[in-house]
Amino acid sequence: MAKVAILGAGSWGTALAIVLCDNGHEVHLWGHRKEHIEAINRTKKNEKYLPNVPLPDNLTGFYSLKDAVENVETIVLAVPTKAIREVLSQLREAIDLPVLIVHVSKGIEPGSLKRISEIIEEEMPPHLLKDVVVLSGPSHAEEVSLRQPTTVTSASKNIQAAKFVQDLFINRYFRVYTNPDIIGVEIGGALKNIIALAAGISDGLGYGDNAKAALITRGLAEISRLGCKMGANPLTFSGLAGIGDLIVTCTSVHSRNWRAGHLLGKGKKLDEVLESMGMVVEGVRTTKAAKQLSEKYSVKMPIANVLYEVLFHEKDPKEAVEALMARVKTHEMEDLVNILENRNEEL
Ligand SMILES: NC(=O)C1=CN([C@@H]2O[C@H](COP(=O)(O)OP(=O)(O)OC[C@H]3O[C@@H](n4cnc5c(N)ncnc54)[C@H](OP(=O)(O)O)[C@@H]3O)[C@@H](O)[C@H]2O)C=CC1
Ligand SMILES: O=C(CO)COP(=O)(O)O
Repeated sequence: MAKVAILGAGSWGTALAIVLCDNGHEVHLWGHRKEHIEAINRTKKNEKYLPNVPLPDNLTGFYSLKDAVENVETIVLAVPTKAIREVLSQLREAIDLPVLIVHVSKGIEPGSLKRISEIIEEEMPPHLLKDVVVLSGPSHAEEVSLRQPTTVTSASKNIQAAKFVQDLFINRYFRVYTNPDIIGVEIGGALKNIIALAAGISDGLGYGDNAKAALITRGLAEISRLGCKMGANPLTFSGLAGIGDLIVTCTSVHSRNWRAGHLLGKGKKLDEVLESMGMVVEGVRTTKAAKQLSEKYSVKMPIANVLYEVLFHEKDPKEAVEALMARVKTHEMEDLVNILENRNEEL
């Protein structure tokens, strides 16, 4: 059995701690707020993030990062994207021996446009980093913590590391696959949040299932277009970290991104929506990154771009939908048609 430290005592860190405890591992759940960790240890509950779910006995909360990671070789990084660099800077001061980092965050950093695994490789000195693995897929903490059937994928440049993480987490309700395509898995996990915000807006405006299916399908088209330009395997987007996560996030009431979008569609302002959520809504920052990425790679991302206008330039959500519907007519498989036309010209 392994000793694992989970950094981030929010919804996802806590749900994954339950999975690892069920698998018999010794789990150290680290959080940066002393009173929160003390309450977790005292009540064996995480009242703020997963109320009503009893926590297992072999889960211990830690406030000192140094104590949490002592003699631990596997670290699960479960904080929001905007906190990743800060937590890694504390981690590299707290360890002497190399660790395997499993990250579970779904975002891209605006400005640098880095994926999380790239940030980890940048922040951790090589002598302190064994490997980086991302664990991602359709998996709401609320359901995992109730031990409801869930599937995810473990991806790494080093397939042996991905398999190690598969073995660590897999059990009768949490099924873990492996995938060597870390780029595709990270891009799919981050960008589906943008489409979920848009799906929430559509539902908030009162549009129906046709509109939602359109957003999911055309959303997947723009995620795949960008992902492939960034080096992902196109097949990853028809897997758990692609269409799988897109479906769950666009259709589940558990999704913070969908819920935030829903409130925006009902006419609430972004600031008040984010304030009322009390949990991270990753899609907001990632929309900024997606706009920058679509420009950098010259990839058309109409949904991400119009959402950017809604979030940051107060574009009316209804007008945003009208703008999407009124785009210049095009082929559904635009890129494929271009490829085929070029090929015919060459023949
Ligand atoms: N929830 C889910 O179902 C899933 C979430 N994810 C991803 O996991 C990541 C984490 O999300 P989730 O757990 O849901 O988020 P939550 O908002 O539920 O919790 C975030 C946690 O991170 C802590 N935190 C924030 N900033 C820092 C910091 N600088 N140092 C230390 N801790 C910090 C928060 O502390 P505080 O309480 O003080 O704010 C809180 O405990 C996100 O990228 C999300 O997309 C992936 C799959 C499923
Ligand atoms: O990534 C998730 C489910 O797979 C969680 O999505 P939200 O952050 O929208 O709740």
